[in-house]
Amino acid sequence: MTETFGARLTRAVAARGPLCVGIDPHPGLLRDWGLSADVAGLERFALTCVEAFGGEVAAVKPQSAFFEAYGSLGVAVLERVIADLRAAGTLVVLDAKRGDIGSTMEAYAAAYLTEGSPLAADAVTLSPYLGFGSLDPALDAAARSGRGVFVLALTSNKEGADVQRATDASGRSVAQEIVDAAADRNAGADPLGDVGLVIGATVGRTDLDLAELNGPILAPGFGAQGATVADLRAVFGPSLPQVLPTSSRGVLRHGPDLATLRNAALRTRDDVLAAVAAG
Ligand SMILES: O=C(O)c1cc(=O)[nH]c(=O)n1[C@@H]1O[C@H](COP(=O)(O)O)[C@@H](O)[C@H]1O
Repeated sequence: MTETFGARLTRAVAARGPLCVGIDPHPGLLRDWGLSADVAGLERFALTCVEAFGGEVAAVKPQSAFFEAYGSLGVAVLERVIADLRAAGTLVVLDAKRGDIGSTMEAYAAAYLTEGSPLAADAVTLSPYLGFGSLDPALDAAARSGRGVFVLALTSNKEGADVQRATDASGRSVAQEIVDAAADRNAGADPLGDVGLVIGATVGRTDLDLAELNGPILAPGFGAQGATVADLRAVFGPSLPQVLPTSSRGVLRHGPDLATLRNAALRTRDDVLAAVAAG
């Protein structure tokens, strides 16, 4: 039987610590690394990241937008990044934030969550704002193939709160509805379900009840957006062991030297480990 994503992630974090490093090839970062802001620069940047982080950290999150910006050649680089990281034994969370009507979600599921697709990662980020149920085809495909999803709940940007913290007549927030829907999907999974959430490390008090989630929490906003290890403890409290903080620019700015880049990732990982241990 295929090992579940929840089990694979738990194993990866136990072996390599709780950190996901983002590959976000901003044109400005390419220039800082002495590279041209074109497909050749993108490829050099991305493959340096693969070499620095592959087999070193639990997970890596390529941001699809920065590859799509270069058209089909950029997407080809993304395909190679996914394949090489997976071959190195590092989990790939593809950041694509997809969300659409169910029949179209089938096609996204075929692209990102189905064995044999050139863009199939270990997990993909999804947006639930066409209704959590519209994501079912992706959640089902993930479960079938030992993959996972991370569904946006409380995002790290300040504009997210208007929508995500809005409440219904009973006082339950939109974000809590998403938490509860993910918890239903994860019920009974051991050690952890495959339906993760995205909750920014920058959000302050979440006002969320995460006790029944039984799934991983991807926490962006750590590093360049200002969140610190102290924020991780304050925001997530007892749920901290389920949290996978993710940092892109905070690590990437240490390139292009391979050893310096890798060490920046490992230092960040060690800081998070210390926070979890102290929690
Ligand atoms: O899903 C995400 O990863 C995500 C959700 C969120 O709430 N906030 C957020 O910043 N992200 C992504 O996480 C990355 C953050 O990058 P840095 O700010 O450079 O660490 C970007 O790729 C964002 O698109």
